[in-house]
Amino acid sequence: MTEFSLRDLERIVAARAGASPDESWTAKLVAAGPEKAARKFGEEALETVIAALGEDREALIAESADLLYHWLVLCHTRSVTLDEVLAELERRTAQSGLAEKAARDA
Ligand SMILES: N=c1c2ncn([C@@H]3O[C@H](COP(=O)(O)OP(=O)(O)OP(=O)(O)O)[C@@H](O)[C@H]3O)c2ncn1[C@@H]1O[C@H](COP(=O)(O)O)[C@@H](O)[C@H]1O
Repeated sequence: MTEFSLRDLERIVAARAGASPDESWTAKLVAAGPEKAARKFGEEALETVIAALGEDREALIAESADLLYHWLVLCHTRSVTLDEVLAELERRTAQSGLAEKAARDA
């Protein structure tokens, strides 16, 4: 199992956002603003759907990676952090009471 996490990628996105747009795709997207980042995210979402419906496992993995990366870039352009999204997911999980059950069953 890989040790790499979305937190690691979020840190990389934040660091590369300030680089030169000539040398960094992240910097280019961030400089273009949320509309461009949202459009790219939408394209990647569609490509992920196509990969899933096409039952192409390798394509689904690749498109999912593109999707998550572009989602982090999009959130960065709106100053939304991964931690805030995880906190929202945690709140929902706490409401359902399933976190304790998952921990017990683990
Ligand atoms: N995970 C990614 C990642 N996934 C996809 N991409 C880039 O996303 C771009 C999207 O590809 P497309 O073919 O859809 O884009 P395009 O057609 O060239 O662009 P448009 O014409 O649509 O504007 C490509 O340039 C990919 O390289 C990524 N670029 C960067 N990262 C991560 O970000 C880090 C920093 O990258 P840079 O910012 O480029 O230094 C990398 O080390 C990676 O960890």
